Amino acid sequence: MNKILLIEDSPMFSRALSSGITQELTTKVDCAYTLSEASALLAANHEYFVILADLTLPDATESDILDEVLQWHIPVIAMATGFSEEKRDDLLDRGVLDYVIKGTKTSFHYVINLLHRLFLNRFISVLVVEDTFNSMPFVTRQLRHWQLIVHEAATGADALAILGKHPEIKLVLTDYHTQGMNGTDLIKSLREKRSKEDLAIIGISAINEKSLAARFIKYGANDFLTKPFAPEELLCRVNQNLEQLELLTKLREMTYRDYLTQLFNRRYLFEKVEKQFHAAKSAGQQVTLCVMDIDHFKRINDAYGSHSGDTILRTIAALFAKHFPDFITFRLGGEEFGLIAFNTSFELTLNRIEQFRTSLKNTPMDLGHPVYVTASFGITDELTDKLDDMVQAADRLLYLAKQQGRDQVCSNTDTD
Ligand SMILES: Nc1nc2c(ncn2[C@@H]2O[C@H](COP(=O)(O)OP(=O)(O)OP(=O)(O)O)[C@@H](O)[C@H]2O)c(=O)[nH]1
Repeated sequence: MNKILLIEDSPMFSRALSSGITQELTTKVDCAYTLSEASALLAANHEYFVILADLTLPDATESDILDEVLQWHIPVIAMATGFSEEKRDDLLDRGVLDYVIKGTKTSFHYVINLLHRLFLNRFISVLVVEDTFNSMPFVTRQLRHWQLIVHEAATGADALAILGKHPEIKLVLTDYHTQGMNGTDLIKSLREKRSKEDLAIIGISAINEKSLAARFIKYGANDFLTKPFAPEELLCRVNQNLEQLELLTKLREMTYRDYLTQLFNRRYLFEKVEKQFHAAKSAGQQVTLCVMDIDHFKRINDAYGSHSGDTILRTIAALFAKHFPDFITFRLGGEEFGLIAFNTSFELTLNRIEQFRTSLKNTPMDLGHPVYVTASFGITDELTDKLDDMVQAADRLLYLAKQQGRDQVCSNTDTD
């Protein structure tokens, strides 16, 4: 269900657009140059996710094109050569998802962004809290049309219950006039549970409720809309809010990743894994922590330069993560890495570390010519009060491995 049907009679535009879509969205595009080709493809394949339809084709009128593509109940994006209010109204009334004015410099990017948004929307849940004036079916219909997963609540209490049951909901649209609880009270209750960075809320007010928009924002809404609004305005606001949340999630993820290797960093270890560590301890689970340090890394930097040193750090990080996909792998800093394994036998983990040590020393690092490196390891399963104490214990064992000649694993069972 990821394929796109592109109906466009200009081979040049068709080629440029389909290759742009394939590159940006890694999805397949079927190209039709006439309406009859498009009809044949549609009849043979009902799995299209979206249809991009040029409204000027050699073998059909605009109306015929729309009749044909809209009958399949697949979202349609129309590509028109010019814009007029009547045309826009007609296209939206007939059920076209959106329209793009062809030939402008930005139209190409607009289509790609639109498709990207539609792809993502299929996995995003939103909640619409229905107002007493019944304008929400329009909102719900539009959002579903835009491929979002839409939940509906009739009252404020319903909304809270649905949110409790569906923590994956990312956006709430609420009118002020909800039954049993007004919109601002609902927002207040929602904010006690979910932050602005985690759940976007758009309040909807009527044109004669001038101060309400400001109150919505004060109570914790991210945005507001004033009725009546055009479908485009609704969708722009929804998209903008979802994009902001996605950006924040990305930023948050970045703060937990090491910039060079993309492994988790120290901050992730002590903010996120620490909690898992205490939970595992309380549940009586086995916890194994291992630190690894590349041997004589300074010599590598000195011999080949720090750029090559970085390449080796990235390569080793990738090998390490690939070898232990079931464990949490991280970079502690410099040339020191680590892993933590929950609920796994210590002996098995130890064996896998030994295997990794051997495989690493036999793997050529590609610096234009092969370079071989070794690493030393400290591993412990002795539980401590804090995670940091366990890291330090593993570090002491690592130091021992270095002292004993490097390229080896020292475990707490060796010193028992
Ligand atoms: N290229 C590169 N080098 C780094 C990075 N972080 C730390 N280093 C270098 O890693 C080297 C670590 O050197 P040492 O602490 O003396 O350890 P070593 O040479 O690996 O020796 P042993 O650990 O005793 O085997 C230093 O030269 C640091 O500059 C990095 O992000 N990139």
